[in-house]
Amino acid sequence: MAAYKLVLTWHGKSAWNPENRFSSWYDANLSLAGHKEAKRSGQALRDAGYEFDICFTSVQKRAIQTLWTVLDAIDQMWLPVVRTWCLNEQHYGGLTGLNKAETAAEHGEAQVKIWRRSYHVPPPPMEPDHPFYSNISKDRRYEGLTEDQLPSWESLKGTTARGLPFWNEEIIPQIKERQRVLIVAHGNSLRGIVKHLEGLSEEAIMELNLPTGIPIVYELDNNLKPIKLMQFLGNEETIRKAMEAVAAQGKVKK
Ligand SMILES: O=C(O)[C@@H](COP(=O)(O)O)OP(=O)(O)O
Repeated sequence: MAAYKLVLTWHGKSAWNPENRFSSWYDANLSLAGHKEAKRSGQALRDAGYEFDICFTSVQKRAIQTLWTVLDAIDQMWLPVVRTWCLNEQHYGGLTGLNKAETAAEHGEAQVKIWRRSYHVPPPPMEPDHPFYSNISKDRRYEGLTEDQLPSWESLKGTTARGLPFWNEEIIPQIKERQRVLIVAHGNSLRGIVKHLEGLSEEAIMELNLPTGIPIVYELDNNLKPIKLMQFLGNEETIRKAMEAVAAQGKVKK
């Protein structure tokens, strides 16, 4: 018997996905296709009768816009929402804004997979002359962060190092209070949570691509350990295609 249920959702495709760019901390909008994915997520949750008590998201609008759309579809727009930079996407440093397929052509698909999916290996740093340095690092929403907190690049380990304290201090107490939690965030901030929840090895997390815009349901025991594998709310074929599309972003275009 599950003691708790938790729903995670990766936002729908952003405006930078069709251009296949590393979005990272750049605040790309949700695209029309992403909006449709978000609506589909919300409808799947509505059809399955989901109700929530509190929502968590990042301070990036592709996640926030997805959350709004999901909440609208389930008619629960009144719910409290906590936005935090701790759930932001992995900071891809110097890769931010680059085309993933072109980066694979230049550095090799294996290297791009390491940058995108490894736990320890960070991307190259974002230097002050990077075209998006000021856009990101000088953004008012990050004013309150200390120099140590504000990244210029990070590995998944770094992403998890900010996500996990937030998980432990802010999200777990809500779950334990029997608040039904919905988290809408990003591919890698969610992979960090999944790694922690499932106790995945560094090799296993390297192979994990989540689907965009599909609710992921965890049933947890009293110790917050999953009692079974993550369940996706959606059509199997759509989910498979969504995961493959994410993995294919880092391949050289033929
Ligand atoms: O930064 C990005 O490009 C994507 C994830 O990219 P990959 O790790 O899948 O390359 O972030 P998101 O769309 O989740 O905010």
